[in-house]
Amino acid sequence: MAKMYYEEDCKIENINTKKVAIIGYGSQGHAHALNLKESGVNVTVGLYEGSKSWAKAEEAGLEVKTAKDAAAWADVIMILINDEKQVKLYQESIKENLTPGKYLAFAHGFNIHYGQIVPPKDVNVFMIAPKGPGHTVRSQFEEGKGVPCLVTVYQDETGDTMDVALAYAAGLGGSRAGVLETTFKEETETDLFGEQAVLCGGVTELMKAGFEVLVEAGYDPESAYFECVHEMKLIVDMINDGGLSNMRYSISDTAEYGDYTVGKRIITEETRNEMRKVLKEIQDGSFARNWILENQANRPYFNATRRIEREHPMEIVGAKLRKMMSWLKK
Ligand SMILES: NC(=O)C1=CN([C@@H]2O[C@H](COP(=O)(O)OP(=O)(O)OC[C@H]3O[C@@H](n4cnc5c(N)ncnc54)[C@H](OP(=O)(O)O)[C@@H]3O)[C@@H](O)[C@H]2O)C=CC1
Ligand SMILES: CC[C@](O)(C(C)=O)C(=O)O
Ligand SMILES: [Mg+2]
Ligand SMILES: [Mg+2]
Repeated sequence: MAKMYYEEDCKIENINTKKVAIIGYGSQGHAHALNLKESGVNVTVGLYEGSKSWAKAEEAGLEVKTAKDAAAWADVIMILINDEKQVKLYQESIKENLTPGKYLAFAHGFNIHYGQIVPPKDVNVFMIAPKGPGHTVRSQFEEGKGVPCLVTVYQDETGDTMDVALAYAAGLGGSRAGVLETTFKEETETDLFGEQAVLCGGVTELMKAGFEVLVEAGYDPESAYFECVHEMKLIVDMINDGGLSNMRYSISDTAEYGDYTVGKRIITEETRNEMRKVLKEIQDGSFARNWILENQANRPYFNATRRIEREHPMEIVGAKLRKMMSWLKK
């Protein structure tokens, strides 16, 4: 069983005497900067001249500098810009400011694990990886709760890197939920696998397939959307609260019988074999290489697919229906 840390193990004093630069102010960056600041940590956001995030961070009451100036100022430098942009940022703005004993931190292990960023040996390196979207990291914190995080130390020059990492998790709110010890390898490979095969790639294709089958059989797109997309959250919330048994307690016995008899016909041995191939491509670096090359070519596949996916009929009908759901946040 991996080691878990809770509030009593995560002492904010180990970070609130340090200066923390949060580089990037997107999904994760805004949550880290605001949560840490509200936890009493001395935070500055690092961005680039012309960044659209700059004004947002200032409006939220945060100090903002260029990434280079923030890295020079800070003791702890948390890199929260897009994974594919981190190498250039590191080379141009971070590396020269990594004096011995500073702490370089990540929320995802991609660039360390695949050897794209190689920090000097006399610098501390750790990861705090929230297991949830940045906007949830922020909203849970505001509600007095937290999103569970993974923690790991890659280099420990000063001997206190785990204490600083756990203190960071306390400031972020992660220790309210629990912090699980991992490695850069495990976090990177399981995170990529989870988002590709299950959480993002798996779920979106499952929803689209269900929606398309119902619509091609002549059912209303609106009914298809409710059945295959809208109800997903309600079902997943019950699983989150109390596991599969909790969800199955709440659904009808008819649904539960269908769950047991049909689910295995949808996720077959062929699907599992494909998942095994996907995992292998993550482990052997093929996925990382393809993603790095896709970016070097200015993302032709990514951009075209993003456009095509936005035009999918399920997205069109979903947008129309969500406007009618007064209880949804705008
Ligand atoms: N999204 C999530 O919930 C999760 C993300 N992670 C990890 O967190 C990290 C950040 O991802 P995410 O929050 O999604 O990123 P986003 O795409 O949401 O935000 C990126 C931010 O970085 C800024 N930025 C881009 N280039 C530079 C640069 N050269 N110098 C300074 N700032 C720059 C952007 O500014 P502008 O918009 O103005 O260009 C923006 O504020 C990644 O490592 C990711 O894997 C981990 C767990 C979950
Ligand atoms: C599931 C996607 C994720 O891994 C996340 C929110 O945890 C990401 O990279 O955004
Ligand atoms: Mg993730
Ligand atoms: Mg991820």
